[in-house]
Amino acid sequence: MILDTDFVIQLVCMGTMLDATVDVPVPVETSKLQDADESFPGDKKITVVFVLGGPGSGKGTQCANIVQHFGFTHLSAGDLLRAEIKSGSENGTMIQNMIKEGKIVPSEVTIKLLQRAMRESGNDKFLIDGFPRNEENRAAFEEVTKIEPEFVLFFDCSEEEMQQRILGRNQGREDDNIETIRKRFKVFMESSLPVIEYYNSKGKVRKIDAGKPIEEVFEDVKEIFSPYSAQVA
Ligand SMILES: Nc1ncnc2c1ncn2[C@@H]1O[C@H](COP(=O)(O)OP(=O)(O)OP(=O)(O)O)[C@@H](O)[C@H]1O
Ligand SMILES: Nc1ccn([C@H]2C[C@H](O)[C@@H](COP(=O)(O)O)O2)c(=O)n1
Repeated sequence: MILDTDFVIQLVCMGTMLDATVDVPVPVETSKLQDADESFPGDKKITVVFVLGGPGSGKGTQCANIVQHFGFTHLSAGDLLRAEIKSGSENGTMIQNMIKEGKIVPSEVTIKLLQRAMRESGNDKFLIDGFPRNEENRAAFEEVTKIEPEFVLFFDCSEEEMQQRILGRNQGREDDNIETIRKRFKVFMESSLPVIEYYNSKGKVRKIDAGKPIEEVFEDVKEIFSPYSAQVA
């Protein structure tokens, strides 16, 4: 078994509470995204850390801390997709419907948004938060960018705690309701966990106990990022 036993048991328990959903292919309009630099990063050497964990596990909160201390640029796939909806993109309605259903947007859309954001940032160190969310995301990103993550920062948190945090966060997100939260938990278990297991089998997962208070979680995060301290300008 790749992941530790109590974590797997916790996830199995989550699975018994949730309904099945069926994914169907979604048409994608790519013309609005063609200004993205599809060749990024090309020959440029960049460092990528994938930040994964269930909805509400505290990924965004800790990424903000890492940015301040270690000079990374934080790119949240969810934030980029929400910005794409707001921008009036041709893909906006499709993205909005998928987010409302807790489903994962086709990789080509998300990867182009990530490539564009990376290029525009001018930085060479990135925290990519909430991506790759499934095997399709992972394989497509690797294929298109040829980037292998330095490591995967995995925020491990109980469903009960994550649900409480999401319902308390009050950011007006359309997917922060109990029905969509349950769908997001199910997608995390079925689609995102296998990605974490994949990277775990390559020795790339750094697991954090995310159920602790914010400051304590960051103490653990800092230890993992300490090799990058010297690189801060
Ligand atoms: N360790 C913690 N203890 C208590 N509350 C926390 C902790 N970390 C984050 N929170 C709070 O929980 C809520 C969710 O955190 P955050 O938005 O960082 O999670 P996330 O993993 O990025 O969520 P999502 O994947 O849904 O975007 C926020 O209101 C945040 O302030
Ligand atoms: N790689 C991704 C990341 C996010 N999404 C969609 C589906 C998620 O439920 C939603 C919100 O993401 P979050 O802000 O919670 O990370 O965005 C996706 O389709 N693909």
